[in-house]
Amino acid sequence: MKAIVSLNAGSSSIKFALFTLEDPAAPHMVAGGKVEKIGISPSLTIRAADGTLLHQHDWRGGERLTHAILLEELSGWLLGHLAGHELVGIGHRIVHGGTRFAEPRILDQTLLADLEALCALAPLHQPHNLAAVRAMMKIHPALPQIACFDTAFHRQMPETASRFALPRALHDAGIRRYGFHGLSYEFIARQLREVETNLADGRVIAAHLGNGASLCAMRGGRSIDTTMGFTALDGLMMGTRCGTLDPGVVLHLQTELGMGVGEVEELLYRKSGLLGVSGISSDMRALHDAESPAAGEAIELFVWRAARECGAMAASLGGVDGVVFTAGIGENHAGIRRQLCERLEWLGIRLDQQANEESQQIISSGDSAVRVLVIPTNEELMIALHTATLLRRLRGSVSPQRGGRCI
Ligand SMILES: Nc1ncnc2c1ncn2[C@@H]1O[C@H](COP(=O)(O)OP(=O)(O)O)[C@@H](O)[C@H]1O
Ligand SMILES: CC(=O)OP(=O)(O)O
Ligand SMILES: [Mg+2]
Repeated sequence: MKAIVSLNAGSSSIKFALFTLEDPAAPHMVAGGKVEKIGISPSLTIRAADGTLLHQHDWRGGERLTHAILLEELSGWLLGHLAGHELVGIGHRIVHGGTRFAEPRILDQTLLADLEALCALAPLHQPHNLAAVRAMMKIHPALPQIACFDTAFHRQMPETASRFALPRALHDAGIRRYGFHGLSYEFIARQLREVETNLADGRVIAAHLGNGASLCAMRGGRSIDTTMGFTALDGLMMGTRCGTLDPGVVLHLQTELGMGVGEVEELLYRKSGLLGVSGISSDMRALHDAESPAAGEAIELFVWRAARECGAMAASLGGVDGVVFTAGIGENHAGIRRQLCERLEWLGIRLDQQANEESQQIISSGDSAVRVLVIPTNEELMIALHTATLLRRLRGSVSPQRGGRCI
């Protein structure tokens, strides 16, 4: 049986899934898993599609283990467990596509070099994304690898939403809002078509609340605004990222406090957010369990900032018909959802408390003016769908980069 693998290197996690292609247009997941808490205490869990635990490993004292080392562990397991399947392609989440790349593309050395140039715009992601591609190219030099861009879903955003109030020449040079978590939002839009047809055509705020966090204002399943910008640093407060910040602070850090570019990058990307404010952890579960008042303050700021940005998305949409929670915090943390929805009661949101505690699919009450849903995201499936589609398009044709049949 032909099979493809999806790889999704996030800031604190590497997620992956193995799909078979009985129907080439509908990848079927057979196993998947994730290494999470990278940089804190990494742990690997792999499950079959029915939830059966296949493999589990915790790295004690593993806070220094890099994405690259963990990826090696993971791919070792994966390649050893293909169970007779013929691997015909690997799809990768590539966080930044810049102005030039939106459609899924076959990766080769030229594309890798172009994407390498965007590493400075996504330092927590792009280097790991590209390292995963290189690692796989080493093991499987002839296997097609496909780049699926996190920025692609926001490509259709109205010009006004993508423009910063900077001189025109800078916009033309690519300094604009790109938006991220696009594979996740694309999946949410697709799921809404299946589970809530009315909402799929309506005005929806999708809240991807994970270690990286953002909001997307969707109308009719398309992005019309989003909180992340030129980089994945903008918008909401995150695990280690500050989110939207007065740019004057950056100037002050450099001119008055004498910080270099590298130090400022380290501060804003890796030492701020939940970690910086709490002084304890970037992980919401750890803060939830911590007794310290600083942990409580960090959580309160996270919720307040998210509510404030929801107001901005509501204004962009001209009203809200639905809110969808997704990603690690959005899918699992009933307390954060409740606190955020309480702050959004002015929009007409009413929660069904029990449904929320149980993380049911619909968590709004019958009298709520806004439908509130929890939809577990599946970036790996979107990657698999894009990969399978591109491989089908290429089937039978000679791949210019590899000089052989793709599948
Ligand atoms: N069961 C849970 N309850 C509360 N928070 C959770 C739970 N599971 C994951 N999280 C939180 O989700 C965040 C990680 O989200 P995730 O979407 O997996 O991250 P990434 O952005 O790396 O893909 C962490 O802050 C983690 O604490
Ligand atoms: C773009 C981004 O922040 O991704 P992640 O949530 O995987 O860190
Ligand atoms: Mg993520």
